[in-house]
Amino acid sequence: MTTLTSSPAADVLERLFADAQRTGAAFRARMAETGPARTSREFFAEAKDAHLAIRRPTANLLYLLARTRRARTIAEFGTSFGVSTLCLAAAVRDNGGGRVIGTEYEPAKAAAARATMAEAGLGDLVEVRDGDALESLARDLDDPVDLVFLDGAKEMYLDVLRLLEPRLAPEAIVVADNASQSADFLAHVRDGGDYIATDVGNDVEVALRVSP
Ligand SMILES: C[S@@+](CC[C@H](N)C(=O)[O-])C[C@H]1O[C@@H](n2cnc3c(N)ncnc32)[C@H](O)[C@@H]1O
Repeated sequence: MTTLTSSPAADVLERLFADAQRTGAAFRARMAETGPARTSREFFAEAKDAHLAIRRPTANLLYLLARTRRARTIAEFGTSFGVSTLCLAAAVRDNGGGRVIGTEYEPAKAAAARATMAEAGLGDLVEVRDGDALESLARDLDDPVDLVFLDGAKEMYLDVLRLLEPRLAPEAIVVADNASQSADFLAHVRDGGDYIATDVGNDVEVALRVSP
């Protein structure tokens, strides 16, 4: 058994996926009435009650990549209510411990994610930082980062990765959801020579940092 597939984390994850489906449907119905948001900041403000969570295959992918990499320190851009955070923290638990640093600029989501991680038995491993990730990830990253997960505002993926690059451990893994929405990030990891990267399906890009 793993932390991801046993109680309490597995039960909490099931509930989060059910909540994500319900809140996603309500959000899409509201957006159909009001029209698309103009900026991503407006979009995420409108989505303050919606999980916008990763899919199940991506949840499993995050867990297995973090396990395979034996990740101890993970930085996450875009925590929401914590589906991805839970999967990453479960992997860190099964790797022997460490820290998952989440980031979320909707304060109610950040607070809910903290409570959920505690309920899942993972609260001791997770720190969810309030505010803009470009500020909250610019400080207090003492240990090298083994894995980065990008799932916040798509136009910021490259800026967040560049911010973290000086802190990356050798052979760090970078995972990006909805990667096709971030052309400059894709060009950086595919063509820059510092990563080996590939699309693994479901619009998820996985990159291995190969430069020192
Ligand atoms: C797609 S959702 C994340 C879903 C989450 N990874 C999961 O699996 O449940 C994106 C989240 O990123 C947050 N976000 C977007 N841009 C951000 C930023 N610049 N700094 C911090 N949080 C941000 C949004 O408020 C939103 O909750």
